[in-house]
Amino acid sequence: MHILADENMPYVEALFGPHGKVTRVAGRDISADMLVDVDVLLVRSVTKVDSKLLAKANKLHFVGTATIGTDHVDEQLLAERGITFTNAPGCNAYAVCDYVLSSLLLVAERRQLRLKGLTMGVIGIGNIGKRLLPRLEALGLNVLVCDPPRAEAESSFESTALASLIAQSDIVTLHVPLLMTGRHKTHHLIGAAELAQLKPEAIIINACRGEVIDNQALKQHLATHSEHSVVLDVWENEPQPDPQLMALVDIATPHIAGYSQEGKAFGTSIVYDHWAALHGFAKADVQALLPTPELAAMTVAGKPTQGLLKQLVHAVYDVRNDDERMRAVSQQTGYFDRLRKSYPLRRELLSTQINMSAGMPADNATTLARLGFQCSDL
Ligand SMILES: NC(=O)C1=CN([C@@H]2O[C@H](COP(=O)(O)OP(=O)(O)OC[C@H]3O[C@@H](n4cnc5c(N)ncnc54)[C@H](O)[C@@H]3O)[C@@H](O)[C@H]2O)C=CC1
Ligand SMILES: O=C(O)C(=O)[C@H](O)COP(=O)(O)O
Repeated sequence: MHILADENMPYVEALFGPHGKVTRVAGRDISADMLVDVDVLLVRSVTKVDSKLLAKANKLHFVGTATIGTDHVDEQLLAERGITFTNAPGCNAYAVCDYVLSSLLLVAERRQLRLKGLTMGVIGIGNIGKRLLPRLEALGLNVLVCDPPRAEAESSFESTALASLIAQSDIVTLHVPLLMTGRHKTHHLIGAAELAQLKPEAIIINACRGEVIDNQALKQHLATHSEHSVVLDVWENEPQPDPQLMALVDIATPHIAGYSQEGKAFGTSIVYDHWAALHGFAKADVQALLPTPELAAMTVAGKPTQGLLKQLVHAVYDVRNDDERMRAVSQQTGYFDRLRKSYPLRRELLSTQINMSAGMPADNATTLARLGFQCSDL
């Protein structure tokens, strides 16, 4: 069995290694010639899996992407050729929640904003969106949701219309797949018209796909609306984002919102479990693969004010470091992929246990647990 895997997927040797020969390649360099004798192809978001790539892949029976996003994969082609395909739903949902929380708390600090009582609109209530809701409520935000496909599928799900959500929200965050066509198309979901409807001083966060916001329209908008704060993890034309747009946004990161150790490990293990089930092998034990977190526990004394919550979140993950690293090297050729390849080890809030000091009200533990920490008092 020959398994070809993106070099940025951890634990492939540990999981797939016992079943065959593993070859590693940079995701953007995987080519048709490399797939001639390959049985299993394991990719991340940067490899376009299409008819050109699969032109000589006559032995290929399985393609797995260690991502939730599938916009880089021609799933219809794989089905037509009888090649089993899976993505990794939910693998990095907690990591993206941590990214959104850290960004929100950082922008609020810089702008001296009290988040409690503000309204936050979440667009896309899937693996990430649904986990984000209790976290935002723990910060005292009122939450509006927009997910028309879910509203169609579930009669009890109430979706606010996009225009109405934008007009009412102090903060808007995007968690939709990139869909180029169809009734629920998300390509340029946010364009000049939507930007014009934002509340004065609104904050907008995009950690889904760059193409969901029209980047040229955003650049033009920000040139005359510097009162808006923008957080971008994803960009049109990756790995070469527009430097002028980067200069205008408040937080800029190189598509790493999902890059926790857990997120990457689950990406590989979910794909492995799918493949293993086809062959009757046991599931992966991800917790056994993950090292002990550096910050396994923290003790908290005091009320969970916005300041304390920011301190706790940033003790585990502080987006400021990713923003600074990106801006420091953004003049260099190839910096975007280099930052992603050499990304520092990062754990999720869920990997840190909070111990409440004696006499703390139970409500405090509930707030911290809703934010995503493990809490000893619950
Ligand atoms: N920056 C990063 O590192 C990461 C980016 N992503 C991106 O975020 C996206 C969302 O991730 P998950 O929540 O895990 O995916 P998911 O597939 O679980 O959820 C997506 C949700 O968006 C909804 N949706 C689809 N079209 C919509 C529309 N037109 N308007 C509103 N809602 C719509 C779907 O009904 C679904 O509930 C992924 O597709 C991926 O592109 C995901 C993980 C990491
Ligand atoms: O899961 C997704 O979808 C993502 O966007 C990934 O976190 C992105 O990681 P790469 O596949 O680009 O390494």
